Amino acid sequence: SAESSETLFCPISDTVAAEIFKKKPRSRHHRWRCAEVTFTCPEEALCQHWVSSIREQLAAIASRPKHLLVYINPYSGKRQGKRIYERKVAPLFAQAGVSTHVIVTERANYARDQLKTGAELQKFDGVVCVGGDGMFSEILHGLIWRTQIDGGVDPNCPEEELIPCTLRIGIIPAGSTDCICFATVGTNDPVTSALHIIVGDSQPMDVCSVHHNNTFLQYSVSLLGYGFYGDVLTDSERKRWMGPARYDLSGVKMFLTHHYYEGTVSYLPAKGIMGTPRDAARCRSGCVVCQHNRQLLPEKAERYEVDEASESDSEWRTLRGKFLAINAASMSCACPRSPKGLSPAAHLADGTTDLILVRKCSRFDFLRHLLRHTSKDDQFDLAFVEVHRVRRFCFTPRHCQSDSDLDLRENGKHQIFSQICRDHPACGCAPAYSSWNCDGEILNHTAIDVRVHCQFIQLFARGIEEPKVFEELPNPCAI
Ligand SMILES: CCCCCCCCCCCCC/C=C/[C@@H](O)[C@H](COP(=O)(O)O)NC(=O)CCCCC
Ligand SMILES: Nc1ncnc2c1ncn2[C@@H]1O[C@H](COP(=O)(O)OP(=O)(O)O)[C@@H](O)[C@H]1O
Ligand SMILES: [Ca+2]
Repeated sequence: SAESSETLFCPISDTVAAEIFKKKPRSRHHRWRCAEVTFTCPEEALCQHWVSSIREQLAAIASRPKHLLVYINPYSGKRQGKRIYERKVAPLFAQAGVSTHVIVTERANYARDQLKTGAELQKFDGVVCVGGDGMFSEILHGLIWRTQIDGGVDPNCPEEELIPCTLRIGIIPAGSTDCICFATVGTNDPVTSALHIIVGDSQPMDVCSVHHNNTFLQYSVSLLGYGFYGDVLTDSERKRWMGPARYDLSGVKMFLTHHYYEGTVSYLPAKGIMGTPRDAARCRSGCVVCQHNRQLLPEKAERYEVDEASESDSEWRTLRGKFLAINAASMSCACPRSPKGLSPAAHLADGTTDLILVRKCSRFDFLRHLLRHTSKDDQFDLAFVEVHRVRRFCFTPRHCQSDSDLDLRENGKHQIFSQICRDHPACGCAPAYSSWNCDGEILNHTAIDVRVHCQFIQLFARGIEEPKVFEELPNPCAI
């Protein structure tokens, strides 16, 4: 009988592809591509038997998603989200037998609100967002909120032990910064992310809860930034029409205005853990630091008591001063603008955040610090910069010590004067307040209490893989 053949598709990284096809690996690491492998056999019946067996084996892998809920933000980044999904991602999902329910968002917070209340989540194995960090944040908030309400937990109480989300989140990058995707996959490439979703990868991730006076404000997984990054975000929101370039323009503008802010930072250092923010080692796929530090945390009830105990033991430390930037990086915050990130040695899932304090310094020195984010030099090795690995921290701006100051500020006067000062830096009057940039969203309070929840959510990712040397490559048939 005639030979029969069937083509199967399998995701492979550039490095493995290079080994199979004896090509040089491409310089853009961490990208995955589909490869076609054609098997031939003498009988059609045998061929069909092989195909159905392989399909059955794949279907039996419980970690692979079968039904996904997909939200597309059509206005993310360069407004290409819909196109990217339809052209690059949907065909891969179809080929891999993953069924999808696709929703294009109609307004900001459309996805978040649907997930909070409306969406029937039981039938899905995960939720995918197509967009930037803001779109991811919507999905995160919708899912966490829904899980807490269903489980009878009050998200407004900062001391409450939250219930972790079980649905995994996938990110198809189509945004302006794509930091969360870049720092968990190593690249912001839609095809690579789609393939990580298809093979059912899982990467745990820490989540910070942000409260103000016992009222829940927001969750954060990447950057919480006050001062420079808060001001860049506030200024860039008015330039959304420019797309991702808005951040470059606002970045230069805010660097030139050189505003500093007074306030008090208190933090609870992460004690007894493996790793420091100045390590040369990086958080990589299967990170032992994340696994080790997770095991240090006692289980639910005890953990709560330990936190209480360490607070009463006065392990909190307090710093006052004038700061150009206060950043909490719960992950490296690597992105195409800064491939090593704000805190290169931060970990995705170790239950800590790196608190970076940049004190008032000259413009020249601040520029040195910023430029080091884009080179091999250590951005923390400067006299006006300090970094601490913490489990929890609070910030109070100087003029916000009393309730009456707070009311005045939040009633709008502060917002108006701050805005005038920002728009007319020549007036010489430094604004008293910045805003917090919380994963790309502006918080409407400045006095905040932040707590890290270790490995609170799971992404369809596997962390950044170290490039392998060819001798160590696995047999491609075993991938
Ligand atoms: C003069 C040279 C300056 C070089 C500085 C480079 C430092 C860049 C570090 C960027 C860290 C970004 C952390 C991620 C933030 C995002 O969540 C947020 C929203 O993203 P998206 O929703 O996709 O729009 N992006 C930003 O806040 C932009 C920060 C840009 C700062 C220049
Ligand atoms: N249909 C929509 N119209 C307007 N804004 C939206 C819509 N869907 C989501 N958003 C909001 O757009 C903002 C930016 O989204 P994001 O995906 O992060 O893009 P970018 O990376 O370009 O900032 C987020 O705050 C999100 O809530
Ligand atoms: Ca962390």
